[in-house]
Amino acid sequence: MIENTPLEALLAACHWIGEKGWCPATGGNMSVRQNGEFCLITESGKDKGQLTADHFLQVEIATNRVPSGRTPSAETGLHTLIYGLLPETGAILHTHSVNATVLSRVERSEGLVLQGYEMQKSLAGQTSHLEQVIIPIFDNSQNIPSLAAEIAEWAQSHPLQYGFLIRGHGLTCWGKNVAEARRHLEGLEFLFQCELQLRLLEGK
Ligand SMILES: CSCCC(=O)C(=O)COP(=O)(O)O
Ligand SMILES: [Zn+2]
Repeated sequence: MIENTPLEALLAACHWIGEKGWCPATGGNMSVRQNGEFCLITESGKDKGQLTADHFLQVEIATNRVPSGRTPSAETGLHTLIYGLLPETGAILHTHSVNATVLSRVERSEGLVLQGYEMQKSLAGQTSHLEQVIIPIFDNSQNIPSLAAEIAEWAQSHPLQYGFLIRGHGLTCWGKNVAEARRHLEGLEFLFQCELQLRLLEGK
């Protein structure tokens, strides 16, 4: 399929994520920014590997209002939070891979430190394996407005970049466009797998 529009690129990303097995059952949600006011986000409860363009709903970023009246992702409030806080963000991918789910539980602190990996350079602006990349981890909650408020407060004193983990739940990551969000997702998933294997081998 030729990807002419951001929505077509996002749809292709959703199918790729499905093939990777990173969104089992109806897990995950994905969105793309339309402009300063609106984004398109996946409809709630669908298999994200089998979506068509009709499964993307327009949402107003500032209010979470859905002009169509249909039901967008239960985690819409996390996407609109990121679009509101980071105006340069063009696409957001939320996945439920085994590695992200397990690692976010094994790591009990508030952040996963990635250091020593060449693949850190898959993340925009990273130029060396010697740097530390810290992916924050927030405890899971069924109350999305409260989780969004917690992340917003955290972001007041920390740089919010690449993505965050939700403990026992999954990864939410983003980029300036769909291609960059895909690259960040693939890079972070690789780094999570390395980190898990390292901890298993080292018995940590
Ligand atoms: C079995 S998926 C549980 C809900 C969730 O975490 C998720 O990512 C999918 O929710 P949505 O409303 O976006 O389909
Ligand atoms: Zn989820």
